Amino acid sequence: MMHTNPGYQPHSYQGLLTVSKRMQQFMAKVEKVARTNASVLLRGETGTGKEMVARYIHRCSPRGVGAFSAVNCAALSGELMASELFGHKKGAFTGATHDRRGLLELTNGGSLFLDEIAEMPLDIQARLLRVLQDRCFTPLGSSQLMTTDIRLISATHQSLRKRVAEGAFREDLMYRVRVIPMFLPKLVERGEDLSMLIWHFIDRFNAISERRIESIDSKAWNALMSYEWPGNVRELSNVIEYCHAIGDGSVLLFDDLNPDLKGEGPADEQLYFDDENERDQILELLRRYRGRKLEVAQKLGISRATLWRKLKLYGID
Ligand SMILES: Nc1ncnc2c1ncn2[C@@H]1O[C@H](COP(=O)(O)OP(=O)(O)OP(=O)(O)O)[C@@H](O)[C@H]1O
Repeated sequence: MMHTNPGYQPHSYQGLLTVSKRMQQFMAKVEKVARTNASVLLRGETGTGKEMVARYIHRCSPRGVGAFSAVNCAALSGELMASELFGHKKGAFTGATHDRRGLLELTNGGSLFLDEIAEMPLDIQARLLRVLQDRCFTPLGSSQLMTTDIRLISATHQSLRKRVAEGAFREDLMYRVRVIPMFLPKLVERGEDLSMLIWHFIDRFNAISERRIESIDSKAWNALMSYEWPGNVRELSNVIEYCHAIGDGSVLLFDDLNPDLKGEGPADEQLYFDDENERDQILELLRRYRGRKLEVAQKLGISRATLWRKLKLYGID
């Protein structure tokens, strides 16, 4: 049996598509919360759309005309993150050759999105707490007290309470950032969203390539339907892009699917790390861990900051 596009008419929340009741209820709550000024903490697995929701909250809020800035706390070293958020004076640290305005200043009147907030270093947590309590901060290397009015939207895939118990997250900050906690359901918990998004991404890749997929054979369909989707919507988009590129003709076949979907994921072979294939190894691990840099760094036995530098070095986005 072949599966064809039943012609879904999804709701679109500025590009966040869904046909699921549960998601529509979630988004109704999001719209309500957006009208307030409260700090929101978005919980959800990687690729569930936390950043999209954060942008949507901003756009629907009274601050929607103001700036929206996003910082990934897992991707920056402590010093870079501090300088990104608070700004710095020329000479504040080695490499600070110019004054730089921080996002707290640039986002004044807007919303600041802190992704992977559970990974924020403790010293920056202390500074952020002050911003949330007193609305003021001092740029690195400066003695000038600045004020700012930002709305905080944060996201995490791990429990902040657990991070507090581990001594890695300040309890006082936890209460400030998760005034309104919101849990984004996993892709597999969104009913027909999986099928709808499969066709959505097929249409998208049909539109930009020579190949036009019009149907999916039942073996491939069953594999798509029974997979867990740990990387959620991002992984789905990648998988469809992969099969679109790898196969031919108007039918998506089981053979076109990538190894994860076919249940033949790569063996956990011993890793060795040398300069020549370093870039390829990093790319492969990013794919295997679905972009979770912390796990990639752990696998390679290097720090997150080192991994970040290597990504920059090799031009990996
Ligand atoms: N419901 C949706 N409809 C269409 N595209 C979506 C939807 N949800 C997510 N996406 C797409 O999937 C990708 C991942 O979304 P996003 O970056 O918002 O996820 P995230 O939860 O913030 O991920 P991470 O935790 O890894 O940072 C993006 O390219 C986004 O456009």
